Amino acid sequence: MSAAASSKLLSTPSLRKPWGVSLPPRFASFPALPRRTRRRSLVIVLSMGAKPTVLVTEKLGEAGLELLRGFANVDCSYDLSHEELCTKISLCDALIVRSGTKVTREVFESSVGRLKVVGRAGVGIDNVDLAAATEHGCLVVNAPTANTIAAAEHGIALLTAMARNIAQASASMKAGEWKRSKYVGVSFGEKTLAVMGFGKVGSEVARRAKFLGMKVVAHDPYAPADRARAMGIELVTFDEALSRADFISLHMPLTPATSKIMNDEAFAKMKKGVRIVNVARGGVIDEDALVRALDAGVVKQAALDVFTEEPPSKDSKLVQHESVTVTPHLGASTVEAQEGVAIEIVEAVIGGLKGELSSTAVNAPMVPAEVLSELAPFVVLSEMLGRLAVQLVAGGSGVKTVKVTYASARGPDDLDTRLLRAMITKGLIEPISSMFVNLVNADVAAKQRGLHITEERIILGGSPESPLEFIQVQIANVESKFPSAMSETGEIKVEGRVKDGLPHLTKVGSFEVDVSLEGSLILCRQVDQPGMIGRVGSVLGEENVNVNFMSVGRIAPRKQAVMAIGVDEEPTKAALKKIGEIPAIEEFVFLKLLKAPSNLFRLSPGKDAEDGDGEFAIIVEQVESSMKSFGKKTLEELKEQPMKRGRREKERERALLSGKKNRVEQRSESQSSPTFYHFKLLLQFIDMASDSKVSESETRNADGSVMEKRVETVHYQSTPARPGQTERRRDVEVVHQYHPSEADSGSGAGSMVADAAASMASSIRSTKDAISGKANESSK
Ligand SMILES: NC(=O)C1=CN([C@@H]2O[C@H](COP(=O)(O)OP(=O)(O)OC[C@H]3O[C@@H](n4cnc5c(N)ncnc54)[C@H](O)[C@@H]3O)[C@@H](O)[C@H]2O)C=CC1
Ligand SMILES: O=C(O)C(=O)COP(=O)(O)O
Repeated sequence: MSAAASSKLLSTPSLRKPWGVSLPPRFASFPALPRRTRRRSLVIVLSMGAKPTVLVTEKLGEAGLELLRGFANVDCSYDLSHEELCTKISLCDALIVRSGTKVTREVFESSVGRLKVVGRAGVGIDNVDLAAATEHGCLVVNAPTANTIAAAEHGIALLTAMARNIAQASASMKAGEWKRSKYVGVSFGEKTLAVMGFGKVGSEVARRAKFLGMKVVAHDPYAPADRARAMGIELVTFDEALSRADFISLHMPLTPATSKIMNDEAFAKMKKGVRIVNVARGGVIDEDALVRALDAGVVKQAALDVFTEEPPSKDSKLVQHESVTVTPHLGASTVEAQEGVAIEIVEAVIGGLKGELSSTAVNAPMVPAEVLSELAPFVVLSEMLGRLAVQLVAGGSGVKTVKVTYASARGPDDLDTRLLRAMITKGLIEPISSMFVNLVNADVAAKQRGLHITEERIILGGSPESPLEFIQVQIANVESKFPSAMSETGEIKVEGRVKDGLPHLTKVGSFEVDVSLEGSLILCRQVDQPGMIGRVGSVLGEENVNVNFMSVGRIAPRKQAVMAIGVDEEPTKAALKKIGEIPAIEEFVFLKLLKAPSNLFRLSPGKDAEDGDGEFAIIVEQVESSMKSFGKKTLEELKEQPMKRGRREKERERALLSGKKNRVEQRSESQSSPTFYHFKLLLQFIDMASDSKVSESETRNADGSVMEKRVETVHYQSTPARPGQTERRRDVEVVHQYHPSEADSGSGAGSMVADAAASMASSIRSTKDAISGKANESSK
């Protein structure tokens, strides 16, 4: 197996850039979040060996296409009909469009869940049905900045061309005429320009118009007055802008509120002889009303780059009007802007496919990298709590009223709960439905299922080192399979905290417990008495089920107690029955958490689109260069290399060991230079890969067909934060899991289950061999 091919399978959330945190490029494939490396699980997510497919339906700059080809199979199919687009889309993971492609609800429906990202290579997203995208969990990103200058320059070009009749005079001269008096223009000096929409393009137009000697006013209900003031531009009302302007330039987006905002009524408020430029969207003008205003002389001239229908009909009165200058939507069409837009959109689409949160996401919250990095363990905790809570409901489907409480010592504005709420929603919905929930569609998914989630903040005293102290999820108006999970007030209640970087369940009903949320969980209620741990433990031991954590929460000695047992493997039904039959156990429940905690931003249920190429190469390169720089011949020698630690590393290590880290340290860690710390992570990875074992298992339906297939790696992880210490841990993770709903979704995923699982198992094995082989080779 080639290095490149094997590398695709090394796509672990912890080994690539999780949460969009930026690492130095050399370490792009190393963990950004190994703060608590001890017991941190490494999850390998299958990429099914395939590159994602990206459909590009309109001309895109070559530099962007080149970048895209390095990551995906790129299908450039221009001039597709709507039907052709709907047919093709079911084979595509992402779609890149400009303004000419209508991405309608039908397109999302036709994609049958495969389309994960729509990239709009430009600003206006009025051609994308955002509501449909959101409902389908499809991320929409745009390229909001790269064509600003081009659009502003085109606005100014139209303004000046219009004022001096350039287009008309040029056409006349080419027709053999020489008419100097017919094309007398107007000057800008002392004239007032009203910029409608004082955003990126509008303000650049305003800046340029001032240099032309114009007085500039602007109307924008949402623009900050101080920004306008700083530019010496007066912000005025809509009516005032219309009544004062000699020239009007339109720069607002097309939305239901701005549709046909320039209508008969608006034209009636304008000065007679006003001149209008539109490089925004045709739809902001009522085009019939404009023709009337032109014919009546209210509007003296218009210069239009955009039209309600594009292209407009050949006999459009507006296009043919002698006083109108037209261009075919050329605002963004400069060489520079198109290269910039292409790169901007391709980067956003690749990020989206990798599951990173893009800063240009249109239908998902933008969360700064350092906030994401800090919230990451709470994001996992949130999903786990949602999963636990819903599995405690008897029947499961009647969940309607959920209350989430976030307790924090930080100020109320210092916590973005959208991510956490989305993950709790995911945890609540996914175990009991075939829906796939992500950050994009979480709120919509909750609404569709009639799930009402309320959020409450508790502000605690004390030091706000951590963003959150605990998260509590309560489900009201339901019964529980495990009645002890009910609070005094009659809701199912689970509470969790992050300890040592890992999610812990700390309360069930009114019982305090403390169990790390890894693997799965058995909750038992019994009368507190000696020997209970041993009895349950031995049933599990006989079944070869590894207990990873255990805690007992009791009201008082020898009274009621709840025992929480974390298990790596799922016990058989017989083992669970045996536990239930232990006389002192009064109630118990088995809760499945095994599905690897998902990357919230992963946009697809079953697979992660991955860069892949390069991760393996980077690891090998790191091994090679480290050997060289330390003058070592073998991997073993390299591992023994005593590391000199600087003050920063020592501090970081201390923080790691004490489990304490402040935000500044966490931030600096994610941006830190290649040091001792990274090197140790590299060694840790090699250890993990070379010790890992792979096992496959499957669950079958009654008819013998595969219902669920899993591949698990068991690996040993040393503790790089404690040099010289040999303690090793065993971690088990399900690395891939199919749900029956996917298998019979008809999308072809089901038929790939067996192949995918087998290919991953063999790839992990060969990757392991390849790493040690390559490292040893390089030492020769
Ligand atoms: N002709 C072309 O090739 C291009 C056209 N455009 C169009 O220009 C528009 C503006 O682009 P940017 O400046 O980059 O966007 P932007 O988002 O930076 O600015 C739009 C501004 O319009 C304001 N606005 C919203 N509703 C308004 C209303 N009712 N009245 C007045 N202002 C309102 C917003 O507050 C915002 O400040 C885009 O939406 C797009 O449709 C953009 C680039 C190229
Ligand atoms: O960015 C915008 O909003 C534009 O209107 C540019 O459109 P285009 O990409 O040139 O079709």
